Amino acid sequence: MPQHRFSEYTADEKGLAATTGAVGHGTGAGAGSLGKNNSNTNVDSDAASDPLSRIQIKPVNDEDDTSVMITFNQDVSWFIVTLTFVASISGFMFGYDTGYISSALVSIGTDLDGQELTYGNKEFITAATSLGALISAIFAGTCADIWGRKPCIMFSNLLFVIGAVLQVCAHSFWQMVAGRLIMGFGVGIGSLISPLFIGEIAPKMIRGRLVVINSLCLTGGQLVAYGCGAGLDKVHNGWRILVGLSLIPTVIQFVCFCFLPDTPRFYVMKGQLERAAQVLAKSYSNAPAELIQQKIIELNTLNRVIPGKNVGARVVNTIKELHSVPSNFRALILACALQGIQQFCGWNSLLYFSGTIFETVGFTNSTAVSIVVAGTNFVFTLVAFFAIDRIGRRAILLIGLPGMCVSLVVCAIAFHFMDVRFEGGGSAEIANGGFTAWGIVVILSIIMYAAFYALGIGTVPWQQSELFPQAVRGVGTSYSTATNWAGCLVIASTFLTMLQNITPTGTFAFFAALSFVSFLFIYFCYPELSGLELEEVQMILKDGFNIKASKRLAKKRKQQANQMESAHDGELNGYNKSKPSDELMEL
Ligand SMILES: O[C@H]1[C@H](O)[C@@H](O)[C@H](O)[C@@H](O)[C@H]1O
Repeated sequence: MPQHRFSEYTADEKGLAATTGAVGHGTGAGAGSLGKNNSNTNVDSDAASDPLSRIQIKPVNDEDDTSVMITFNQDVSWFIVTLTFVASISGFMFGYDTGYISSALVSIGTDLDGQELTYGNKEFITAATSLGALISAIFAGTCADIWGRKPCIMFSNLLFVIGAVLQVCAHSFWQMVAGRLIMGFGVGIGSLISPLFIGEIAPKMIRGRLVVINSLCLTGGQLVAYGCGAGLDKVHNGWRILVGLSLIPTVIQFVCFCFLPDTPRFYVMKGQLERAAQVLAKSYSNAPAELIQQKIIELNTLNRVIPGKNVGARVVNTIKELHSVPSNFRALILACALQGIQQFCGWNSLLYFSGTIFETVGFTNSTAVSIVVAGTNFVFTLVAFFAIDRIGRRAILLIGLPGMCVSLVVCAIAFHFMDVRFEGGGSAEIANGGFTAWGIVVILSIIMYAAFYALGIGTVPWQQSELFPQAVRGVGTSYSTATNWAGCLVIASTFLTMLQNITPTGTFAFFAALSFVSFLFIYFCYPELSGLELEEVQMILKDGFNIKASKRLAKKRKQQANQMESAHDGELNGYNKSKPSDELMEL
């Protein structure tokens, strides 16, 4: 890791406040083209004629010994919003494609090979997408570093189209499985790259929220799939329409990306600094060109190019660096653990089998209740959207996990009193049959569980890309996304067996225990990263998980942002424009 000595300056023109890092030994490629404006020299000289004339640079000893990066203090631009929403279509595809299958399986009837699907067939069709996603997630990060984020998303669009067409035309079981598998390849790529893409273009103070837009599209996609599934339930060949509908968003995303760029950080990685500057300038339209150049220099200086004679050697070295550099390895532990926790707390089993569970506890309209559960997931992802940057990632995890634990314990107790037994083939036997008060407790506790899940662990793990430095971000997020899909496969394929063998009470108690252990893990190991620049996260993970330091720094960055904002408001109101924050005046 290069050591950085940072300094900072304030720019009070045009509503901009900035702090810049006069960074140490960078090895980034291509600094030359923009490199003339070295961050320390350019700004101090020609003070009178420069639009950034009041910028001053002096070393600052950040009390946390962490970096202070250039920050663009302006409202999020339409360009960034557009990029975010277009990338989030991948999230929608992820949600829709994993969501529609439960309704489709019910209405397929004898449409494949002229016979009813067996229980095993259904499991196979469902699992094919998760398997495909697992396989492609392993490679997607590396591909994104080699060819770019945008080309990979566009490639996933092609896979979605091929997969959907194969399914729509399927008359045999194996064609359906092939379609689901290929679609799964697309889902895996999209699930990794979309949050990574958004994380790289987002301004730091709202990065959490912009990445959550992808999660909102995901849970929204699941909800839409459930809704459409219920609507097309009785329609002849309705399941083909259900699959066919998935073509619309993917085509829209492909067309939009024909006109949109990749992320500035990717261009910097490839040494295309002019291109990176253009994208940054579009993203921060109020920022003077000088400041954009400063930021590019900063990113470029921090951009470590991993050595290697060819692509293969570089990939191997990247993997080595991911494991051997302590801050990278800590990032890897956190990213994989969060994704593992997300899956092993059992949510997807509940989502996929909620219909079966609700029928078991006596609800005749189980589809409607499933829609309520998926709806709760969506609504509380929206709550996470508002909380993730303000309250912070760590805080919402520490609220969500105990809430899940309590809900699951209540659910386990309710099942105990219902005395439900699940038999082979997904059917159930209830000793105290019929619809009982305990049935209502089960449903309410599952809805509560969904709310706490969506608020924290359903959403935060997808912030994974912020944990890794640029050089290992692709490979690191591949590991964690693959962990997610592997966990999804394991849990979804063992859930019914668990219900049969250790009873529903045992199953839910098991998930409750995992939620509790996960809470402890988050409490001791997961630092607060809201408001930090992507490049600052490594300083936090440098010599430990540094929870206290991370909380202090996140708080400080929020205060700085608020002060910048009020300085900017003052400017708009004609008051003393740019009273810099105390820290910024520390010159
Ligand atoms: O974050 C998402 C979301 O919580 C979905 O509801 C779930 O199905 C996915 O597995 C998960 O990754």
